Amino acid sequence: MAHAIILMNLGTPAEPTPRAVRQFLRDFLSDPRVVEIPRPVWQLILNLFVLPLRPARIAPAYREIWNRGLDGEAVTGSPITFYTQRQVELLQQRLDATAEPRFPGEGAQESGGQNSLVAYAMTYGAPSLADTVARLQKQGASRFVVLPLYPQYSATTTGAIYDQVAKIIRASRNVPDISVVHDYWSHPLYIEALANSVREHREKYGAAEKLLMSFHGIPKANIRKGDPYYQQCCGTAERLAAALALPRDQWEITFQSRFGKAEWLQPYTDRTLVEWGQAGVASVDVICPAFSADCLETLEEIAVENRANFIDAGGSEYRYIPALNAREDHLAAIEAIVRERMPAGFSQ
Ligand SMILES: C=CC1=C(C)c2cc3[nH]c(cc4nc(cc5[nH]c(cc1n2)c(C)c5CCC(=O)O)C(CCC(=O)O)=C4C)c(C)c3C=C
Ligand SMILES: [Fe+2]
Ligand SMILES: [Fe+2]
Repeated sequence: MAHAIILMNLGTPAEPTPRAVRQFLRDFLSDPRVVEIPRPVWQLILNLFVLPLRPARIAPAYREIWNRGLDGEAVTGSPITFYTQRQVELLQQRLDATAEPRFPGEGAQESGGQNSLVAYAMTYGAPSLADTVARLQKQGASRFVVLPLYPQYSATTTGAIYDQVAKIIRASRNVPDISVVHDYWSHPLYIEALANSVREHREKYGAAEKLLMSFHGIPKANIRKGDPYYQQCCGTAERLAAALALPRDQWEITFQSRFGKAEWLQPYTDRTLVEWGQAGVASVDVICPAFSADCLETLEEIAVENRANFIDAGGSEYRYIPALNAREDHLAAIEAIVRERMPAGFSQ
């Protein structure tokens, strides 16, 4: 066993309770990569306002999505963890299927051949990257590919993962061989998987008047300071529209999940949907290309809250296109991205 692949996502509370949400938010929102307000000021705001108030407000939303998938799909626990675990299982199967057996006629598993180990870790909450790397090392892994499941790089997400890798490296005498995927927004198989998901959705339900591509937002100031996220989101949207041959007036890019008082990337998803409903747009399909797994921000904020924004403003048909989750074409993209990081001639 030599190579290990670690799929990473943001994380989620251990339970949909205010206590567990508080614990998760403390970990997440204390990271200086996520909130760049000077530490003493932010610690005061976090401890006086955010952590005492937000968990009670957000826990019911987590309860709504817990154990629930779209279209009656059997999901257990928090959807982001459920789908990440499915991605691990399916990637493991794909890599095992092509692992080279040690002796002719033997499967890689039976022969103890050089097949890769796939695991996942969460930036916040459990399992942590440090624990996952230590566990895989005990199992014999010496080379690691870390794939942050964020197609578009942002310092707030992928940057935070690089920090955690750096911390592991600093604490090691024999530094592990770790490769981190920076971004994959322009990978043709990722764009193809997104386009397939839109096409299949349209075959099932018909095409809406507009396709709204809603990305998780970040503060606008981060872009001015050099974060390439906005550019990569726009690039993703343009490539997806081109793959679908959509005329420019049939799609729009927006940003969701605003947090705090600062200005975030615009146009905002919620405002756009209200404006469209008021302007007489009757039907909308919404896709969230920055989310590789369905989670609170898609299943609640997009599929429930923003549906209400659009319908209450006068719209009539609103359909959310699920994240790529455990789709075969998504796993094909993930496999290709990971393989590009595995040295040629190295048996997995
Ligand atoms: C405080 C600022 C935040 C930044 C910057 C931010 C960037 C960012 N986040 C994601 C992906 C996800 N975020 C999720 C939840 C979530 N995000 C924030 C705040 C920021 N995100 C909060 C406070 C929360 C928790 C919920 C809430 O209290 O509103 C999730 C879902 C996790 C789950 O449990 O389902 C994801 C995924 C990206 C991609 C991103 C920047 C590009
Ligand atoms: Fe977020
Ligand atoms: Fe949200």
